[in-house]
Amino acid sequence: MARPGTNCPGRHPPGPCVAPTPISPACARLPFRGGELTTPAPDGEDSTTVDDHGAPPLGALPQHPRTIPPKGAFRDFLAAVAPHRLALVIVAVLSLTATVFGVAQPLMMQHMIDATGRGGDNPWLWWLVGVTLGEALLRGAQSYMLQRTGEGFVGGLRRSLIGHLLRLPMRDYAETPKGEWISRLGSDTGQVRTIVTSGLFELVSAVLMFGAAVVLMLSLDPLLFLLTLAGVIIGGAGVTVMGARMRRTSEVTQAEIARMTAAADRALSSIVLVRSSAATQDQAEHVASFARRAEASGIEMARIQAWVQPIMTLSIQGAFLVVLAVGGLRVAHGAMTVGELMAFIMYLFLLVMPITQAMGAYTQIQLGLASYDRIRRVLDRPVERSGGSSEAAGRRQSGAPAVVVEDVHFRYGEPPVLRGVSFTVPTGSRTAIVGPSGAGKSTILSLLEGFVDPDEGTVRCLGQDLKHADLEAYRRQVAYVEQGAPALGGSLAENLRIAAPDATDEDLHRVLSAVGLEGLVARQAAGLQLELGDNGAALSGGERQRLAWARVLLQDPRLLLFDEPTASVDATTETMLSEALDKMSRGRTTLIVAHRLSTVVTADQIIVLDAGQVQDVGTHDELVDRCTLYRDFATHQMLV
Ligand SMILES: Nc1ncnc2c1ncn2[C@@H]1O[C@H](COP(=O)(O)OP(=O)(O)OP(=O)(O)O)[C@@H](O)[C@H]1O
Repeated sequence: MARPGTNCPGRHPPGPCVAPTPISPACARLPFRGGELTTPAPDGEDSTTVDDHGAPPLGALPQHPRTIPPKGAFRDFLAAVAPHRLALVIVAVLSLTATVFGVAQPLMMQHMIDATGRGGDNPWLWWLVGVTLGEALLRGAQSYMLQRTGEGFVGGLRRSLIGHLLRLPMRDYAETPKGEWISRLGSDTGQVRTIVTSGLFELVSAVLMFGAAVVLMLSLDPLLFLLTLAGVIIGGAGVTVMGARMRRTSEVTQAEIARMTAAADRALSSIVLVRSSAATQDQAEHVASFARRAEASGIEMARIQAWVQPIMTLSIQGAFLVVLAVGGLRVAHGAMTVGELMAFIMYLFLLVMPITQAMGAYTQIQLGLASYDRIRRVLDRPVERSGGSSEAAGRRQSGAPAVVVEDVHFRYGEPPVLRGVSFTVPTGSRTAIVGPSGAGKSTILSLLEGFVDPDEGTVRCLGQDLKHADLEAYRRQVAYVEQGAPALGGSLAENLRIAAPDATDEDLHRVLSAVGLEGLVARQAAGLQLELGDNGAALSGGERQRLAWARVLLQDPRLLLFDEPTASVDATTETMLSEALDKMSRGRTTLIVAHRLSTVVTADQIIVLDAGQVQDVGTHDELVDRCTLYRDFATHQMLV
């Protein structure tokens, strides 16, 4: 994997093999680095990128999420929920019936009061009890159906998203901060869920409720209705003005919270770098600065709400008092009955409630649609190709090379990383690639794994052109041990079975002992269930590396790709691993990228790569004789 600033153009004189020159500090930084995240530094600042071995780079903070959905998002959303339309129709029927029951209650109340005044039988009381109960039950059923549908819809969305996120081309992971992908899966899907579970239906039922209340109030007493309307308009205008400010402030609060979370995530995931750089206080301040801004805009929100509350209360109370006073007079003059007045007052509250409900629902829908749009943009991204030809190696001519790289050119950006690289790896041989840092060695392994495609030229492995190969099937025959040998969070057994799900406990013990890790299992009560922590943090670098080797032993691959396989082990372990490698590579094709030449001096061939070009190919002895760059390496490592 890449190290910082090692692709400086013009760093080496062109031409044949020459000694490595020091790294230029002015080297350009590129936005994509294999398997690691880098984001452009803010203007005027230098960005930092470090390999998997060391501390990860502290990425720039993601932009705060848009809260306004683009045009067409609602249409797309409706198309996506279409498979759930039967459930939604049932919910709509339940909701409509519950609303009818709801708006019927004041009318029944009116009849009940008037009938009580007249004396005699009063069946309206029972009607009222029945309708109130009925509404409660219908609302319960509606809520259950809605939650169920929401969960079903979002569950499906999450499943597609997970499948998609894990199949994106490798470059995509480097271009976008991981937190971004994760927030699509977490907060965005949650936000989308609220469109289904509350937003849409609250809006619809608020509109229905409002419309019904208006019609019934008008039919009960048009004069009182006009007075009420005046109060509602005054209150509504105030709330609308304040609502716009609330929305803007809420966006700011959300943005600050998102920045705070991203900054905390960035600092926590680079905690070793932060602590060792004595930057804890700075980072804490940095995260706290977003928290302070979120707090300030939260307080601003409280200030606005402090205005909204009295406006709402005054307009509702005012309308209520006016209705009570004018209504009382009209009752006294016989223009309306007491029951009608009571019913009218109940409708007054039914009229106001939906206004606030609709405003909240509208905001929820907007936020949900913006989230849905972000999810859709991930789902629209092409994934790494699957399928293709899975030509079995059996179809290859016997004796054909396992790997043929022909005139490959590749670039992440500028400058190109590989320039006309060609080499072959005979089947069953052990080949090493050596060269200065940044020469393009790990990039070659990425090409051989099919993580990236060459811009020009061809890469044929195990008899297939990787551009057209079924990568999943191909990778089952290839073991790749990354630089730094990262481990998966989880147990030791899970880490081993990732490549061989059917391996028995005996198999696991066998490979662990082959790489000298049996002591680790024996020492721990948890045995194979030993938890390795985040990224295998509970293991030393050397143990992680040996674990990666144990995984390879389980996998039984035909092609072995190693990137710096002994970078973090001591001399004794290196000797032990070399023996294991000898056993492992017997009958298999092995390609090793190494800085430590002691690992590769016995290789059948060594490819010397410099500045993206093959400088020479030969055995250790041949290269010591004729390649200046290789001889310098060997001399520095006291191998000549
Ligand atoms: N994902 C990436 N995005 C952009 N540039 C990259 C990326 N990965 C590697 N590079 C650049 O490509 C060049 C070759 O990197 P590569 O990791 O292949 O070198 P290497 O020879 O393996 O180096 P090392 O020995 O330090 O691991 C480097 O200049 C590096 O900065």
